[in-house]
Amino acid sequence: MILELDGVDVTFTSGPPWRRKRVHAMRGVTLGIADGEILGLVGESGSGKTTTSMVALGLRRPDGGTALFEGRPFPSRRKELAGRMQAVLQHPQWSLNPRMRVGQCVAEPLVVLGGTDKEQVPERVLGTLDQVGLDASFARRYPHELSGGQRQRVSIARALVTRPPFIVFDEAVSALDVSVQAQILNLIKDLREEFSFAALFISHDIGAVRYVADRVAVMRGGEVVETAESAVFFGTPEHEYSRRLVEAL
Ligand SMILES: Nc1ncnc2c1ncn2[C@@H]1O[C@H](COP(=O)(O)OP(=O)(O)OP(=O)(O)O)[C@@H](O)[C@H]1O
Repeated sequence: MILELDGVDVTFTSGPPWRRKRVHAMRGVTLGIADGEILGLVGESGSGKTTTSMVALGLRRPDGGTALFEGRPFPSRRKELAGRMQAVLQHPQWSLNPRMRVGQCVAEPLVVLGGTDKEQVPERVLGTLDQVGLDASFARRYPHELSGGQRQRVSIARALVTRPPFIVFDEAVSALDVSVQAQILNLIKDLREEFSFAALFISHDIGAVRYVADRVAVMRGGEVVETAESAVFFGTPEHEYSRRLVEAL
């Protein structure tokens, strides 16, 4: 297992001090992702998907339960995870520095990680751009000079460049046009074949999840209400709520 969440609770408090509100964003969430597996996580807005991704990335410590990455608790210094996990977010501009050329954006995680010969970095960057369907000329361009789909390809290249065994895709295709969504989903599938990374693929779009995920987990009100192999889930979902999701598809 690359990621194991066991009974994870996360609680947020919000509102002014005289009207504090506690929100249980995750309640007893138990999920596992095997090496090379894509787990799709679906659920309506506010069901706890993004909080789950934060825990999976080690950006938020559970208030209860345990979270293990590669069989070990998350290190207190996230830097120790450098190169081992990456995230692709809904809006590529969240992870792409507008003042950096595409080549630098993609090179950055590799440089931070260290261990790659300086002379080899450009070759690795161009190779990774090629793997996401962008030719070498893109390396010199700035993120704002690209289309939404191209920008998302750059984010994927940046996520992939250190060859991480685990990638979180959080609503990675949600902001794209439908035709571009299909291209990016195909790209994710192809890259997984090639590099066999494991992934947590979060989307409120159950059609997208059906297309890429090996297994599906459904969240509702901070809880996982069903987990099943995709083939089983999309054939005969067990939970009433899941059934409604699949019927809506
Ligand atoms: N930093 C925070 N402070 C207070 N409450 C929060 C915080 N982050 C999330 N929440 C609350 O936790 C619950 C779960 O939120 P989360 O963002 O994980 O859901 P989600 O399924 O990702 O929703 P969406 O698809 O809209 O992003 C929501 O009720 C949300 O309002």
